[in-house]
Amino acid sequence: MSAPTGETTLHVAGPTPYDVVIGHGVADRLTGLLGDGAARVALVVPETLRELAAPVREALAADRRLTELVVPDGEAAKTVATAATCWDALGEAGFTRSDVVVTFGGGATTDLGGWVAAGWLRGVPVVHVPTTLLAMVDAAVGGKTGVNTAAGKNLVGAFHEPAGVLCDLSLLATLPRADLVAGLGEVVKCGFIADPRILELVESTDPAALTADSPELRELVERSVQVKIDVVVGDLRETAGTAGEGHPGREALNYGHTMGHAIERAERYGVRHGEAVAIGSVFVAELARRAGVLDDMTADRHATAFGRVGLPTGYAGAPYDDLRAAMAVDKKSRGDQLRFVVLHGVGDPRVLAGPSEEHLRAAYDAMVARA
Ligand SMILES: NC(=O)c1ccc[n+]([C@@H]2O[C@H](COP(=O)([O-])OP(=O)(O)OC[C@H]3O[C@@H](n4cnc5c(N)ncnc54)[C@H](O)[C@@H]3O)[C@@H](O)[C@H]2O)c1
Ligand SMILES: O=C(O)C(=O)C[C@@H](O)[C@H](O)[C@H](O)COP(=O)(O)O
Ligand SMILES: [Zn+2]
Repeated sequence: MSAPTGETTLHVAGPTPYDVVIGHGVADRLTGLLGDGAARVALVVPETLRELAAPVREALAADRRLTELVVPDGEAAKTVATAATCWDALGEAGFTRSDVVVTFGGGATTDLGGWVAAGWLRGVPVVHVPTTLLAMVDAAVGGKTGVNTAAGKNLVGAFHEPAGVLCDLSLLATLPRADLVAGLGEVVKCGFIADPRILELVESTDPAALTADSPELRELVERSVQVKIDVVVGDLRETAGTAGEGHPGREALNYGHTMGHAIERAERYGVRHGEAVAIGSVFVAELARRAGVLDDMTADRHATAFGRVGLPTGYAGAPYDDLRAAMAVDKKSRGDQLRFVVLHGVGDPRVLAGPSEEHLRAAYDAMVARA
């Protein structure tokens, strides 16, 4: 970790190691990450962020042939059709394996751009420049990429680790408050699954003080990225999770996502991912309480911590049966059995396989009552 100034480099070990650089102005480091062999670079950027990306575009175009892949804003970009359009453009540009994809945007952009890079020529390097809090602390790190299908969230994709991640905190200055707050959903999640200090910080800091230039936000970013790194390094391809005893491996990062993704789909992605994760985490804490594995105080702490930063903790928009059906296609499911990440305590994530319908319904009812 570091003082609030200067830059912090967190290393991600593994078969394709890379660094996550955190600080102010670190996007300037981008060209240094591209390698000498890259004659071409493709910049994946949503239309709405083109102006913000101007310095990055200029730097990339100075020494390389730049193809700009302008994609729809937010979740609308995460489609097979958008990816196909990007691949057509890479084909026209004659993009080779020594060339590099750069993403500039929130988690939707890094997910899409990462998958475009994973698919092109079966894998070309990608460097992420996340511009939202959520993408900095979560989406840009760890190599999960993908898009949505009609059946649900992130159902098509690949694991493709980036060659580097530049978290330039200055970029957060223009991020709408609601999107910054949504990013705190994944931050608080990291607190519950692995780092109690994150919860203490969130509980003791005035949420209004969590701004782009605040040392408190920076500490939350660094701690959350470290949680993500520690988990993915231990289980890069999400294969370690079992039911019952033991750590669920990478599935721990999916805490709150089973219900969260179902809500996103039911709302046609009109709810922010981080908001849905907050609701889903409160839901699954209730489920764990009902299942007898989580104490009351820790279960209740969920609504308090997520609510404190301004995140929703309840939801009453879709009937139980719709959400139950959407949860069935979650990647953690095995056959007809739902599997949830639950806590047995703060920092103690486990798998709960095949919870009773009675407990699921009761947790759903509590979620509706909280809305
Ligand atoms: N791959 C992973 O491990 C992973 C992890 C977490 C989330 N995700 C995915 O990330 C997505 C959510 O990411 P998100 O919350 O960043 O949403 P997002 O990418 O939709 O961005 C949210 C909004 O913020 C705007 N924006 C982005 N940066 C800005 C800036 N600096 N200034 C002004 N506006 C800015 C965008 O234009 C967009 O409208 C979801 O699709 C989720 O599934 C992936
Ligand atoms: O990196 C992971 O692993 C995660 O689960 C992080 C999540 O926050 C993220 O939303 C991820 O995209 C969810 O993955 P999915 O496999 O459930 O679609
Ligand atoms: Zn998430």
